[in-house]
Amino acid sequence: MPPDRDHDATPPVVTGPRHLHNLWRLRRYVRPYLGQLSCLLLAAVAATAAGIAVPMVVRRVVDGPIAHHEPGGLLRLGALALLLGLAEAVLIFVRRWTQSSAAVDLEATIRNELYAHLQRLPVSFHDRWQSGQLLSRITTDLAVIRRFLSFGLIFLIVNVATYLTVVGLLIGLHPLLGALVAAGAVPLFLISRRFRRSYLTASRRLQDQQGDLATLVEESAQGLRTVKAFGRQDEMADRFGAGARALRDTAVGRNTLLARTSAQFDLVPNLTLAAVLVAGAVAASRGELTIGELVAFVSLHLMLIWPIESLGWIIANAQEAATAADRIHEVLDTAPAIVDRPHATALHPGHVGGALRFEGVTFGYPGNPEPVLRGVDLSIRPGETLALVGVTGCGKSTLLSLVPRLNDVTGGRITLDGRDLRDIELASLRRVVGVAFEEPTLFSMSVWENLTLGRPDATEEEVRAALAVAQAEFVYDLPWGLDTRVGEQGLSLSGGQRQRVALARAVLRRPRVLVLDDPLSALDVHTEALVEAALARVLRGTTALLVVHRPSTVALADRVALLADGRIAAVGTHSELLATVPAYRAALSATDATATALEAPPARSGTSVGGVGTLGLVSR
Ligand SMILES: Nc1ncnc2c1ncn2[C@@H]1O[C@H](COP(=O)(O)OP(=O)(O)OP(=O)(O)O)[C@@H](O)[C@H]1O
Repeated sequence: MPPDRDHDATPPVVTGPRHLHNLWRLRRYVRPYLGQLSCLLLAAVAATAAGIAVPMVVRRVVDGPIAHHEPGGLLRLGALALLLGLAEAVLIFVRRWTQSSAAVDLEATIRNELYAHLQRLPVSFHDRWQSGQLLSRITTDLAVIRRFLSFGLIFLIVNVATYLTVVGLLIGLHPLLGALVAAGAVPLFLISRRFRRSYLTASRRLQDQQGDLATLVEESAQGLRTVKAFGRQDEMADRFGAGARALRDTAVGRNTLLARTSAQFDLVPNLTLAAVLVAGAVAASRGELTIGELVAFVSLHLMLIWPIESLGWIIANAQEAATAADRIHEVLDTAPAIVDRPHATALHPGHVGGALRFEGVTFGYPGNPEPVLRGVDLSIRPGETLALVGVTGCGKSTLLSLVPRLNDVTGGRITLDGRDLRDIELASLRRVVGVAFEEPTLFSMSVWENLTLGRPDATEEEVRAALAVAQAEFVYDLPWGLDTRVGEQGLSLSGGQRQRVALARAVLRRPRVLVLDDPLSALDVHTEALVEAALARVLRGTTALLVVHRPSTVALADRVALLADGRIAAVGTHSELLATVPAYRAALSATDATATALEAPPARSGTSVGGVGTLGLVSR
């Protein structure tokens, strides 16, 4: 549970215009909504203009009908003020209505693209990144960006336009007093500059800590059984408490910063208002301003208070959005490492012979100086079943992962019917390679959906046959049969049941090449024998590469390869290697039980199930 793994992947906080670069890059998502956004901006600006016009009407009312006692003029101007008020209300409605649909659509578009990109990224990326960090990016960060595009950015533009218009009108009414109000921009600029820097650091920390906490919750939910079994609830609660406290402290610090700065922002227009009231009264008494102009001046000045007060919130929102854009681009900028080569062509399942060849294959995990595989040479004939044996951690699963290109070789090559796997279109390669892992992943969907993941068009008969091969007919006895929803990660099933469903899923694809990573390890010996017998019958002619630990299973393969020190140390039949390669014996006889099993023929080897003995795989 390394809490800081993600931080290795995140660059340090950048301030200044470069920091806004990633936010600016999001403009390509905004483009389709430019019409809507322009309409929304126009409505916002027009509503503000209508609001600004009201004090100017008031000025005319005071200096005209009121000063000259003309009730007729009062009615006309009153009606105009009413119209302006109505127009403002309608425009605000249009703005809100447009902004909600555009922003939500835009958020959905970015979210879909981010998700699709995550799917394209290689397994090694997901090994490195905490899932909570990805989760917080795809949920919280995108919501922050939506808020900015629909509120922050619009108000930033509207408020700046309001500020400039009002200050221009104030200067027009009384240049000196107007200049006094305009001078308030200097402290505002200084306060906002300082605020931007400190808020940025706090908001990045907060967003990262949210990701860390999400990871912690996800890990403890997934590992709940282990946590409970080891009685570590208190320790986990302490870890969560520490993370939550750190998050709270950062949030409080960030909010205090915002509150302090907002108070400073508030102070500026209120101080200038006090100065304007005093100086305005003096100017009016000297006849430099009419009463109507003074009323208009003060009313207009009051209109500046909200744009200035909201400045703190808008800057905060922009900083959070910029941070969110950074975090999102950290993912989007990661290029999918496993992609089609420029001239890759598709495989047609009907034309695949199934000759699989490893030629001088080397592989090392990113960031690991020592390669796991150091020149693997291995050839599997079409339709042959080859078992891979080796001590734990020697790289068997790693080697298997190279066949469906979950990882790519770092040296050498793997060929299928003589074609480098990298010259085959990835999607078509994965259609002909069936995979079942030792730790099967089932999704929180129905059994049927899990089974047909790779074959959505499978018929009921095909599903039934695949379930029979994997001895997984138990699914028909689940409360709702194949419609039963398995819990998250399939945890409502036993380990052996999950393995069998995953095997049925792999078989259902009718793969030309089958890669099985010890997929029967959780089965009892009897069920394993039944599965192997059925597998042998159904998959005759399929090239199979199996990682196996049980000697009984090894004996069923056509040939066996011993993986040691990152190379294939020996290849041959089980009995040949047993007789001539001590390392093979050692790899298999890790336990006394294994040794016993080796000496005596496996009890079930003579078992004939449905007319097909477990030796069916050998005899092919
Ligand atoms: N995602 C990964 N990132 C970095 N190193 C890894 C990763 N997966 C495996 N390794 C390392 O690669 C080596 C080979 O692991 P692998 O899982 O292939 O072994 P294995 O032979 O299948 O083991 P076992 O029999 O226990 O399943 C190990 O040293 C392991 O620590």
